[in-house]
Amino acid sequence: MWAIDVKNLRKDFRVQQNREGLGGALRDLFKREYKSITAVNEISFQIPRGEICGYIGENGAGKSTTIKMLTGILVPTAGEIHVNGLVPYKDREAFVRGIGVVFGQRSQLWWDIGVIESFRLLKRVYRVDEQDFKKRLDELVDRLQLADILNRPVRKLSLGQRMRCELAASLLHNPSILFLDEPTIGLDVMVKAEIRDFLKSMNQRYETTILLTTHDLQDIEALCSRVIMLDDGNIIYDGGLEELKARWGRGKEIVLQLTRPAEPDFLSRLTADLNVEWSMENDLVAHIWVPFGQTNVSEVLARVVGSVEIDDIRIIETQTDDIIREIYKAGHASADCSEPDARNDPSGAAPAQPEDKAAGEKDLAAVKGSDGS
Ligand SMILES: Nc1ncnc2c1ncn2[C@@H]1O[C@H](COP(=O)(O)OP(=O)(O)OP(=O)(O)O)[C@@H](O)[C@H]1O
Repeated sequence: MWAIDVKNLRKDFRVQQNREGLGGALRDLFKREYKSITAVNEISFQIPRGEICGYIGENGAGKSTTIKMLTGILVPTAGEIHVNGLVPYKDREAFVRGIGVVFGQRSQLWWDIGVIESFRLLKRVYRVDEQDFKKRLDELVDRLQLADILNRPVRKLSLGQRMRCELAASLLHNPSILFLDEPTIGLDVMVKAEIRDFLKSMNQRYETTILLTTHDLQDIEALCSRVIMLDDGNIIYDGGLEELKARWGRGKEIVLQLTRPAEPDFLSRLTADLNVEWSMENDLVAHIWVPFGQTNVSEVLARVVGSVEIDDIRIIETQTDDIIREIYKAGHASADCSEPDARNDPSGAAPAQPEDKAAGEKDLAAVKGSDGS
């Protein structure tokens, strides 16, 4: 049984349309006009138990709407959802006992009472017995370092402290699935790192399945082996993070700090039979662009080292952020794109450099065309 099983899930919202100008406003008063927007458009995916899956997309892509349907807050317009084998909006009581939810922008704790009191109320909501509660609480207090803040009211906590308490609250009843909607939003780097470590350890220890929406790609890098990418209500990528990088990272750049100036022609002759491109930043700094999948960095270095005196070498890889930004822009990324050469410029011209945004877009457009979408 899948932890999360979604088939052809769709959510339409009916939104009021405002007509222009004063006349329009008056007409709106007497006869409202509505239009339907599709926030989630017939998506399907399955998540096995114990997986941490990143659910990403630009603002308005449909992430929160999906999470709300998966947690039973919204009823789908069409399609099927099973979470822990249950239909979220139907089997409410049994369902909520098996899931934990954290919305980074909203609190599930009572604002004016001590944190521990909120925990006790949640214990009754989820009907956790005293012994289990105590054991679980002790572990969460220890791992999230809550001992000093347990008696403080939530309104007096810092955002980082509150988020640690939210996580504890969502896990008190030992759910097997955790939904996290922007859990690290607004937190400083240290707290983000602590929360990522904590989530990782919970996943390893209890095989907790985690579905995580975030705009922070470092959350994804640190936690997720799989990403589902949404654009305008449609899934545009579902696959491994490494696969995404390998397929879409366009290559690596080697930066050489030379001891003495060297002639550009001499340098490019060293790698004449390799598909790389040289450029000079100045007399003493040379860049070599090594496109992905055709030449490897060690081959290039073997040609250069020994023929040129080098003070320093740096290797720059395309960042996941850059890759994902490019895919959002193109609105498409096929995980099983069958044409391995699709990343190359079909004209056979030099491959795009990472800084060369216009060329990058052209590259992605070529892939878009090549699999018939
Ligand atoms: N209750 C609602 N009524 C009408 N439209 C809605 C409602 N909730 C969401 N939408 C619309 O559905 C679309 C998807 O919104 P959703 O909040 O799911 O996006 P998101 O990917 O979570 O965005 P963000 O990253 O900004 O949170 C948007 O166009 C949004 O305006």
